[in-house]
Amino acid sequence: MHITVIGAGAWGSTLAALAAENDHQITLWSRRLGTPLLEAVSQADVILCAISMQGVREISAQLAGLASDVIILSATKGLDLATATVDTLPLLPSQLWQAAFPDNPIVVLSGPNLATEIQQGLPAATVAASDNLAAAKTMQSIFSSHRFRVYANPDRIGVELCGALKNVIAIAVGTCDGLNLGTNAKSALITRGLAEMTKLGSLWQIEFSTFYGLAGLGDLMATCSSAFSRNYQVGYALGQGQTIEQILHNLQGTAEGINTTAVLLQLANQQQIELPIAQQVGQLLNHTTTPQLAMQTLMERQVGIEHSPD
Ligand SMILES: NC(=O)C1=CN([C@@H]2O[C@H](COP(=O)(O)OP(=O)(O)OC[C@H]3O[C@@H](n4cnc5c(N)ncnc54)[C@H](OP(=O)(O)O)[C@@H]3O)[C@@H](O)[C@H]2O)C=CC1
Ligand SMILES: O=C(CO)COP(=O)(O)O
Repeated sequence: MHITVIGAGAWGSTLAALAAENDHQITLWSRRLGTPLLEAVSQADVILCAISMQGVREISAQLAGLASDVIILSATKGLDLATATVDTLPLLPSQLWQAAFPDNPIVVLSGPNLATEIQQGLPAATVAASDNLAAAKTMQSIFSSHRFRVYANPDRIGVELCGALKNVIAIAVGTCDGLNLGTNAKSALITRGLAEMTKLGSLWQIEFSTFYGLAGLGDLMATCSSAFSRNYQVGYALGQGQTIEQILHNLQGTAEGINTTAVLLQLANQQQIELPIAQQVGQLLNHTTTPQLAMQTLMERQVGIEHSPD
């Protein structure tokens, strides 16, 4: 098949290499390369978008006239700030694609997939999620190999939401590690982070099982435990006392959790819900707390019942 990969960053290049290993034809497009976007997609059977969240709306609007059988595969992990209004939930990247191309099959690729490890040839598994199961299975066959195992899943929105939310928790966990607070604290934060993710998921009416799958718990574990994760790196450096400006100056690549935190704070405000971890991460990023105080605030919240919805 002919696959046009939009975005030649860490993830786009890695996915392009996986498909090329399976003998698919690849066109890699990046805004830096100068090829017109419409020319790059003219032969595509599949358009794989692996750019940062901030570019998805603009790029999807630039594409036009796609045949309705072209499969759009979204690999971005984020939420759209512009669409978080009082009455609507923020849109996910695949929903921006669906709005631009209502007749095309849309698939989301998400899972514990640190690009650096996959580039090193290490094994990984992921999820191709779509309400169009045939399209998800096509993605399975394009990307699966002895070192990359792709599961199909019908819960596109749930899988995609997990990928966006875990980045915020990874910033918090990185901060905890940067402060050297130990394994017990880290485990508690990951577990309560998963609870916060599922609480948010109820707004989208996401099945619990998705949160305990590869795109949920799996990706949360990967992102919260690897120094390759940019979101973890941001948190770790905050915990070590750096400012967000210093961190972003040195960071290689995109840490989507920063933007996603801003979306979640807006959502918490609109929906009048408490998101203890995201709110502390937001304050850290906005310079209104310190790492030590953020962790202390989480520890000193009123004690409650473990599986209560609050
Ligand atoms: N790296 C990883 O391990 C994984 C990343 N992801 C997700 O994939 C997405 C991309 O991440 P990653 O590749 O690592 O990030 P990088 O920072 O390495 O690359 C980002 C890419 O997005 C492009 N881009 C950013 N803004 C725009 C825009 N407005 N218009 C067009 N292109 C734009 C960049 O283009 P340019 O180079 O011109 O700036 C670049 O190609 C993120 O949502 C991330 O969460 C998902 C799974 C794994
Ligand atoms: O999504 C990822 C791993 O699955 C990559 O995480 P980072 O964006 O934090 O590097």
